[in-house]
Amino acid sequence: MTTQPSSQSPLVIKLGGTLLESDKALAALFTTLKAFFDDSGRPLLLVHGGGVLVDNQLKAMGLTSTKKDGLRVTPFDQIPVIAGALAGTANKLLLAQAIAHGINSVGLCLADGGLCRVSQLDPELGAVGQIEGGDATLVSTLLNGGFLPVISSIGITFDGQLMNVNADQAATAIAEILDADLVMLSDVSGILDGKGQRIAELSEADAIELMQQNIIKDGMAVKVKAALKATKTLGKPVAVGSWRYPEQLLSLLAGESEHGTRISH
Ligand SMILES: Nc1ncnc2c1ncn2[C@@H]1O[C@H](COP(=O)(O)OP(=O)(O)O)[C@@H](O)[C@H]1O
Ligand SMILES: CC(=O)N[C@@H](CCC(=O)OP(=O)(O)O)C(=O)O
Repeated sequence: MTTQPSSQSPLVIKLGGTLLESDKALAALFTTLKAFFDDSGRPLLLVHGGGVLVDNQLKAMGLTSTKKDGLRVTPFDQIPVIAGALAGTANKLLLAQAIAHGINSVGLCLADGGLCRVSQLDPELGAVGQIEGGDATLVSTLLNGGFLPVISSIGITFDGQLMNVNADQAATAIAEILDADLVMLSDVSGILDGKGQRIAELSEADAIELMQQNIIKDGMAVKVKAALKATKTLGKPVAVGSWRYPEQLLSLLAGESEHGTRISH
């Protein structure tokens, strides 16, 4: 792990899906991340979801939850529980993995150091936030110090309201704030076409068509829309792949195209 400022652009890795439910998958992923971190010397950040942990926690409390266009409707009285699952349990499970694999990391949420400015997205969704820009100072300082920031998608508005932000939108916004490369790891091998085959390269026009045909839908449509926006701001593709196959991860992280889906505009 380097403690010198790196001349390489940072890499944001978004972690989501059912990963957080599997200690085995987490251990395999962090073994790979540690090797990548040490070998590449690249400044790395993890941005994570944990929707599955939120589902489990709400269910255990006898609460129900719905999604609208892939985003969780978040009643204001549920945000303490949701923040607990995402900024608490999910964030600290990942920090624990990082520590167990010898990676010096810092757990954050979107509000720490003013990283992301968040406002309410849509009154119908309740305490759901959208990111309107931010400040890279704290995270850049951590990266220059050789730390791995592990960032949950809980934000706080300027007047102090906790907000639930979709983690794909959080990851793309953070990549934009840092001018970083972005790899989004999910449960699937990539974005799939109407026959269930992995799409290696996805253009904006194809993405729009597949969303209109409801072949890219739900959480994947949220991911693709966020990624398309980021490809334009960043001027480089965004990769979507799986955390399931650590042996494929190194090539995905290195920007090679044999695995996952590369989204470009
Ligand atoms: N065309 C598609 N290709 C792959 N996955 C899709 C597609 N359309 C919908 N999905 C669904 O989107 C899910 C990934 O989105 P989501 O659950 O939000 O992921 P994450 O939790 O990793 O952000 C997949 O597990 C799959 O069920
Ligand atoms: C507003 C909104 O939808 N927030 C998400 C945040 C977590 C998330 O995005 O988790 P994954 O990346 O694991 O799907 C939610 O509550 O599920």
